Amino acid sequence: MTACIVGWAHTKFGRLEGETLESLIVRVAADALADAGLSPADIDAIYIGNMNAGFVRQEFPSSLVMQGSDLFRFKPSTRVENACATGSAAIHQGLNAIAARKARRVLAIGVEKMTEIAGAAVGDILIRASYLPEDGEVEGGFAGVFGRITQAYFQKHGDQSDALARIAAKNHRNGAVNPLAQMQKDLGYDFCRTISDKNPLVAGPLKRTDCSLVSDGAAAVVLADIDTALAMSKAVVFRAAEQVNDFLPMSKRDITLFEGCEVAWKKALASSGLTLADLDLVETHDCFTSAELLEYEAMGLTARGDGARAIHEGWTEKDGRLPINPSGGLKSKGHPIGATGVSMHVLAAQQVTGTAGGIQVKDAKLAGIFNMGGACVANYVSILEPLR
Ligand SMILES: CC(=O)CC(=O)SCCNC(=O)CCNC(=O)[C@H](O)C(C)(C)COP(=O)(O)OP(=O)(O)OC[C@H]1O[C@@H](n2cnc3c(N)ncnc32)[C@H](O)[C@@H]1OP(=O)(O)O
Repeated sequence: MTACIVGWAHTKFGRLEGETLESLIVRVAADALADAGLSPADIDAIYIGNMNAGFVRQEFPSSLVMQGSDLFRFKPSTRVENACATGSAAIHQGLNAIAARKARRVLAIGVEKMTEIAGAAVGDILIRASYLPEDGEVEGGFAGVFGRITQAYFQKHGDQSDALARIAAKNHRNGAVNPLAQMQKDLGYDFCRTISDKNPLVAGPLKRTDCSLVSDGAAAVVLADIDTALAMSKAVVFRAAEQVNDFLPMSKRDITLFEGCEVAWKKALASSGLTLADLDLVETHDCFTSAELLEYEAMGLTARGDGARAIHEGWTEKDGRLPINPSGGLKSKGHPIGATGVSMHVLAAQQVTGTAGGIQVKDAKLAGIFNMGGACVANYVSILEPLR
């Protein structure tokens, strides 16, 4: 790959009262540029990942960045959308612009403001944006879709509720020490395993603790070509950046296989000349705990049907053989749709530069990222390492 991340910024995720899309965009843009030691004038192109589709009444965010600095005026700025992989889509557009030599320095921002409307309305928007009615009516927003996927997996491989509770407990434990996380609370395995007033069933076998959060937040990265990056104080290089899209209707595929995820990982590992065992950590798309479980299998960590082994034997814990979601993941860090993919890249960049604070994985040098849109429809894998 020919591009690097040379600066980054990340707001805290959560219910951010008083913040708007504009204020979030302006803040992370300024912070990421300051982190890179650059001015808005140095930026050749801007990509803003924002799903929106009705969360707030602002569906044209591409030029909001100019509210922060007149120096952005007359720069090309484009909104990018690819469901829950919108953030990675923005980064990939930046990488493509650099690869095509249309830009040397790109600002890629991910942003979402979801908490202004009621939870049920959020679910309706997510379903409208990334699910086909021909797959049948589904109750409960995207949790309903993943409830169905989880049931299909349980029918094939037995009830894995215990593994799901352990994944939830792991990610909440990790998120408890992440100052950027929405829910900094170690909920514990017993709470996550038990159906209760505080942890009711949401859809199929999925309890509340199996679901990611509804969140506001933003993150940004400054991307640069290698020559530019070599002169900068810090640089994290893309060893791989792959995108794979699959059929939208789930009825056209075996949804328990997450084949788009599998192919994206295979392409990323092949293009980087690495194996999964070379990686020090992975930030993966745990929109639901069952998604993380299926991703263990699709990325090749375990055989098909054996994903539970990875969590039961502690492989994916922060001190395990492949720490997965040391940030707390979407589960406890939060999932402001458009910001999620960018957030994953920021946290992975922090890990490989040894600047991840309390969530730091010891001696991390190679980090993998998997960000997906829809039910494994848009699949993005990146692999990051320090440039030097
Ligand atoms: C679409 C794509 O392209 C692919 C994807 O990524 S799909 C994923 C998209 N995102 C989603 O679908 C969001 C899923 N999550 C939700 O809809 C909601 O969090 C939920 C339905 C699971 C819970 O919402 P709710 O029942 O309205 O809970 P709410 O009333 O807000 O909060 C009640 C309590 O539960 C907690 N809580 C809420 N959501 C929680 C969650 N996901 N996990 C753990 N605790 C949660 C709250 O902190 C609160 O705790 P206190 O009582 O201690 O204050």
